Amino acid sequence: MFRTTSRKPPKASEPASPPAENTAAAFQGLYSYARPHSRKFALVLVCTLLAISGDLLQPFLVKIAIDDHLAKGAEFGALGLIALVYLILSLTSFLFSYLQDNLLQQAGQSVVAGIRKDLFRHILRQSVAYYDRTPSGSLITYVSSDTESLNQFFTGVLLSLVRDGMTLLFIIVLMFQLDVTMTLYCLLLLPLIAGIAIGFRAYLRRTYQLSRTQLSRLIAFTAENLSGMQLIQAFHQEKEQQTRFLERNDGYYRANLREIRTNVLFNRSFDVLGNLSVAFVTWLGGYAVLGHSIEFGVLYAFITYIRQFFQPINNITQQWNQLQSATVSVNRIWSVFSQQPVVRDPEHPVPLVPAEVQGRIDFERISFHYGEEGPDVIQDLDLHIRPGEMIGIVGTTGAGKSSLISLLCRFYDVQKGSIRIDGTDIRDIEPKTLHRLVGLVQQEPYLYSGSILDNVRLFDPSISAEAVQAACRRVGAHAMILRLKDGYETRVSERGSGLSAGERQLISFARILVFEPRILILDEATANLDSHTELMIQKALQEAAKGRTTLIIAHRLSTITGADRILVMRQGRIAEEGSHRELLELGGHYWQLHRYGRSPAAGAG
Ligand SMILES: Nc1ncnc2c1ncn2[C@@H]1O[C@H](COP(=O)(O)OP(=O)(O)OP(=O)(O)O)[C@@H](O)[C@H]1O
Repeated sequence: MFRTTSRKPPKASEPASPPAENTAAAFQGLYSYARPHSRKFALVLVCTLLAISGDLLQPFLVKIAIDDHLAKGAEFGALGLIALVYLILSLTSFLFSYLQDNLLQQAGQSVVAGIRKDLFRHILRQSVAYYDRTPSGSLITYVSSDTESLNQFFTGVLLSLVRDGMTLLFIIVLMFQLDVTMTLYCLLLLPLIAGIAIGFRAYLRRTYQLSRTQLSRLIAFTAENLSGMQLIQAFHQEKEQQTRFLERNDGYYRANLREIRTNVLFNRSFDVLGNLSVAFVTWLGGYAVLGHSIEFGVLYAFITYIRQFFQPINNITQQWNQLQSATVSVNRIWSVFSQQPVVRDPEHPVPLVPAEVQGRIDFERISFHYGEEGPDVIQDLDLHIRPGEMIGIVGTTGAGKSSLISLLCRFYDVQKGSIRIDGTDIRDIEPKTLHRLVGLVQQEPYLYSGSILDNVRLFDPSISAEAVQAACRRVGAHAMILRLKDGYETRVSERGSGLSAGERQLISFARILVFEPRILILDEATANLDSHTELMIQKALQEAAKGRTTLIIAHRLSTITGADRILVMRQGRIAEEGSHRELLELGGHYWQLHRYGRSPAAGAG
């Protein structure tokens, strides 16, 4: 199905707040993505161990140099050897830190690329109802910044937990080796550190959540504005939108400042605590040295270790915000993964061969409403369309015309009745087959960023350039395309800017000829086309409709006067039905529309 832009863009609702966090549960799901890279993670662990050992043995070496050699008179040979070992330890630490960082980046990036791929695929699988209620800005946040936040988890948080956790453990072991009493005194600081960390924890979490929600609001709002820019300018809404943007921008700014303030306070508290601890050890150790219960080298090593002791604690707590934001992100990503499409694929699809399908369509007493509950926008509608028939649909705004074709495309499922193609319920047709059977040209045909050639063949390289050109010739788009700067290779941007609405529609018709769906649905552009373009579109439509069952939502009656049958819809029902002539003779609603020359879709409901 060659769906273009949605006629009803998602409602401008704010993104939902992140769900309640449960760090362990959130990260359990990551395990399946990380498992294929377990060898790399194991190597990271080995490298980390070696890097830490290289680092932490250095003060121990200096202690040996002071106490065993310097204090007992200079032994140049031994000191030289110690200096050499010190150098080797430094290089070991450098080399394995480098390897560890690189390997971890590789593993982390692979995990995140895998998640991003699955997430995008999952979002693509969602039903249209999901896009109705989820602002596109939120989806952009999920795929870009939430996955990026996961990347930071692997390369920042995980590394810190492993590296700094092991460093702490090693330092404690080495300190016990040096002096048990001094170590026990130092460990008294642990409850204080834990107290501060826990005290900040809840507050930090709230600030991170708030700033992410504010960012999501800002992105959602910006994305909405970009997609509705023409409308904003047409209605001179720039000032109002600017005010609304400022409100969101301000919200994000304030949330960000609060986050930074909390962070700085947290880090500085740790710095002060670190300095106080050094003073404490110097005081305690100084007494011990003076009392000859420990040697000077031991005091030196203790002071170095206590400094190093705070670094990993500080690192881990600094990573806390990253962990918070990764938890929020991972929860949001999982909540997207947990969404199941409401329009389900059939369990036992009926095997239909598109080329053999005749194109009969039966709407069997269908009723439909949007969402869980609400008024029926299609009410007990019964309609039977013969293969190859051309049906024109007119009706007032909100009569249900677009809803009817959305149902045929299976963007939504009916709540009552069934829609059948050649007798098969469309719910039993595999989506791939249904999409090949039904071709849709929407009011505002969507063009992907890429060449015109790829836009016609929808990036399917098995369709030759010649086939594309032949289709474009048939719909009368060839000459227009050749006039463009690079002909078929001309690149168009998203939404096809650079081409007129009529030209975009011609390209959509060429798509139809290339993909040959049995059923063609056209939602006619409401834009006023000049008479030349209108004529071209009419011709293109006739060409595209040849041999196909065609449904046209018409905004200009002239488009459908030649249709086999015209349906006039009112409040979700078919109010009148017949050929142009029959309906005029009936003298009803259609006659009125014709007589007063009004665009049927523009009339009041
Ligand atoms: N995604 C949606 N979610 C909720 N309600 C919707 C949605 N799309 C349409 N509706 C409602 O369903 C009813 C029928 O709308 P529909 O778009 O089918 O009418 P239409 O005849 O195509 O109108 P128009 O000619 O203005 O496009 C309207 O009341 C509309 O507000």
